[in-house]
Amino acid sequence: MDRDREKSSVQQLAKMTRAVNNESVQVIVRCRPISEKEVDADCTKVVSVYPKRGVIEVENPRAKGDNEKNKIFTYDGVYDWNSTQQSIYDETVRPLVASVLEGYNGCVFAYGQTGTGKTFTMEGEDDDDNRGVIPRAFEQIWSHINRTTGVEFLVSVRYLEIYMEEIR
Ligand SMILES: Nc1ncnc2c1ncn2[C@@H]1O[C@H](COP(=O)(O)OP(=O)(O)OP(=O)(O)O)[C@@H](O)[C@H]1O
Repeated sequence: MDRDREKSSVQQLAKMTRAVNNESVQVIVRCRPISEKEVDADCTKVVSVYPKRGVIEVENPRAKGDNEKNKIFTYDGVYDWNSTQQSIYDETVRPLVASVLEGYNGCVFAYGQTGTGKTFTMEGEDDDDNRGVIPRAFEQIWSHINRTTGVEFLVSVRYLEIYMEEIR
């Protein structure tokens, strides 16, 4: 892709993010597959994910009547256990990084109980398909910088973990 086309596609992505969603904070839910350990312990799936509606339905195991029906929660986006690292990146993070490259602030924050897939989503695995948000964001940022002339960029990196209310 030549530089002008690349620049206009970055600008388009940044505009898209602001046009499609005027909210400054988006909450996206990703449900991971049930693990072998959970299968061995006879655990079953208790969440249904409806990506098109942006809704998840959580079973109420103690439901006795209509008043205790399953709970429905709506988010800016929901991803089920078949979702790929690439679709999550392209649909939720790439536009944000494009905005950052246009001079806006952006933050991706993974939140969840232990073992829910934060590291998998953010770091991912070594193979190409399973690379997570962080290496994909680096790639997007560096490829933009490499293609841009006449602009000086300053990139700094810090890596923090909040664990038991302490920052490490
Ligand atoms: N979407 C997914 N597809 C396949 N496996 C996944 C997915 N999400 C998580 N896993 C697997 O589930 C396990 C737990 O995930 P992970 O280590 O990312 O959780 P975590 O939220 O970072 O946990 P902790 O808070 O304890 O560090 C890992 O073995 C990971 O590979």
